[in-house]
Amino acid sequence: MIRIGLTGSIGMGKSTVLDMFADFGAATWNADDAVHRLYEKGGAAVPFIEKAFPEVVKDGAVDRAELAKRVLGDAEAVKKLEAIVHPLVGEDREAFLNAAEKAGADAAVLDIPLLFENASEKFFDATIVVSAPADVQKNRVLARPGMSEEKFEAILKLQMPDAEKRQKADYIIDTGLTLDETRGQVDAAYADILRKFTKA
Ligand SMILES: CC(C)(COP(=O)(O)OP(=O)(O)OC[C@H]1O[C@@H](n2cnc3c(N)ncnc32)[C@H](O)[C@@H]1O)[C@@H](O)C(=O)NCCC(=O)NCCS
Ligand SMILES: Nc1ncnc2c1ncn2[C@@H]1O[C@H](COP(=O)(O)OP(=O)(O)OP(=O)(O)O)[C@@H](O)[C@H]1O
Repeated sequence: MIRIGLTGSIGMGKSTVLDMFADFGAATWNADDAVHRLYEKGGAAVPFIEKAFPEVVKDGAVDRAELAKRVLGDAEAVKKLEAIVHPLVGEDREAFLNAAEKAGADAAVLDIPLLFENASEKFFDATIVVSAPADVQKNRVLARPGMSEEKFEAILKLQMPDAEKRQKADYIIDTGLTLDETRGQVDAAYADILRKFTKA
């Protein structure tokens, strides 16, 4: 099974492009969605988060807005949170890969926001970054409910700059275009990867 790592900064279009890969037949997994599942009632992260940040757990689930308020802008708190969450996300990712392999998928695309920050590119046959102009990114993110300029800036600070990600990736998908144009680029990149890595 070919492993493709998809990344990009906040609001650049990772989830949207991941869905396009799914439409083209790839098995797909999204790290942010895995985090959100871990925070739901009964989720594996809840007891650990409750111990570290008791005020952010309500009715047995992590309140993400409260957690964001508590940790963003506080480097130590972010480190503590990541130390809890990342190993659990890793387990979820491995379970996905095993299931996709078992199901006979030709390729798996994994949406990993911190792929280059955590030097994970070695686990993938190919890496892709989604990228759009900074003003497009900012407008998209600020249009989301519960988002503020401060929260956007605090998250951006935790991420490698877009220009650096573009240099590291094997493929760049432009998401500052129409959805159809972006879909065309996804189609082309996927065909190229399948051609390069499918064993004869
Ligand atoms: C900070 C939290 C509470 C904000 O939750 P919220 O629902 O408001 O936003 P969401 O999860 O959709 O994330 C918004 C954007 O921030 C990015 N982001 C989130 N955490 C981080 C981080 N630690 N470093 C860099 N970027 C991050 C996401 O990839 C996404 O682009 C939440 O993202 C979280 O618990 N993060 C820690 C876990 C983590 O490291 N996730 C990143 C990928 S595994
Ligand atoms: N050409 C395009 N490609 C991708 N997304 C686009 C495009 N045009 C408009 N959009 C919109 O931009 C938004 C991108 O959001 P999306 O959730 O996919 O980004 P993300 O990188 O996954 O965000 P986050 O980092 O917060 O998880 C969506 O609302 C999408 O519809």
